[in-house]
Amino acid sequence: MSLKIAIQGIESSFHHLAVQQLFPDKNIELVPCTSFDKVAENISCMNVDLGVIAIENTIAGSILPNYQLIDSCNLKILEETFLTINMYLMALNGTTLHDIDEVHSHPVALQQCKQYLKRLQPHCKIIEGKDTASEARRIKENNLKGVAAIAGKQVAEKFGLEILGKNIQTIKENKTRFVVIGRETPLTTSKLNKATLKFQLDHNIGSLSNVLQLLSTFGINLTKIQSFPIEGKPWQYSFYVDVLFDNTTLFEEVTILLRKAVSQLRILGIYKQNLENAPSTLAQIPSYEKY
Ligand SMILES: O=C(O)C(=O)C[C@]1(C(=O)O)C=C[C@@H](O)C=C1
Repeated sequence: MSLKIAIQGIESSFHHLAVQQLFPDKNIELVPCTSFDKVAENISCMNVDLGVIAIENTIAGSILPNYQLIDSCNLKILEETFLTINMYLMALNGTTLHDIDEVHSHPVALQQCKQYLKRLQPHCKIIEGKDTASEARRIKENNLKGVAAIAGKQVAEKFGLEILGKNIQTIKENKTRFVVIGRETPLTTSKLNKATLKFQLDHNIGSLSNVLQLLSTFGINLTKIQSFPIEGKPWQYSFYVDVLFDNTTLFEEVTILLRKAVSQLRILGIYKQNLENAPSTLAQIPSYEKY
């Protein structure tokens, strides 16, 4: 039986590569979507088994609306993976850099190549489009002369486009963290040691520091903290945090105490930390698994 997985974008986009990296041995039926909202919608109405969405990138930072999407659609993070992202500039065969007057790509992909793109401006227009692969496909299908796309190497191979620039992302070690999202946490035998939590805090002195103190007292390592404005409550924020723990009982105890210290605590997912292909700096953070 195949596993139906929704992604934003089409075949050969980076989301597709992330699915292949996450499920190398599974028979996958890919469900391409035009937006992250559509991915979540497909999961909620049971059209697909799972979704895979980008959540942060080394250069572009967090894709904050995706945290909010997981929360508002009541979905759970089930797994994470890091994908190496190398960007290429591509166009129809026979095109040179001098012929290009438009570059199209996914907004996050364009952001990752900002420095390279500066060299092509002002004569070249930079245009935000759909996913990387769709933009490249459009050039091929419509025989668009003078138009280039930024995408992965696999996209140039798939659509028979010529590569005009290699590894054009600003920072060479460029990685995107993707998460698998679903309706509920599956039963798993592997040791779960990471969680993503969301909560709100009042504007009281020390409210955030109390939370951080609590986590540290219980030996829980905070690997990420992100704030996001609360809709309808101007200048008030929700906090999204990633934590690592080695003892599930202690983690459960700390969540009980957290519930008293914060409002609207939600556990967006408890999963296994995935250090395979993680950015080198992240791999240096002590992992409880090593002990
Ligand atoms: O357009 C694609 O190929 C995507 O998979 C999208 C996306 C993103 O959403 O961040 C995925 C990974 C890269 O960081 C750039 C773009």
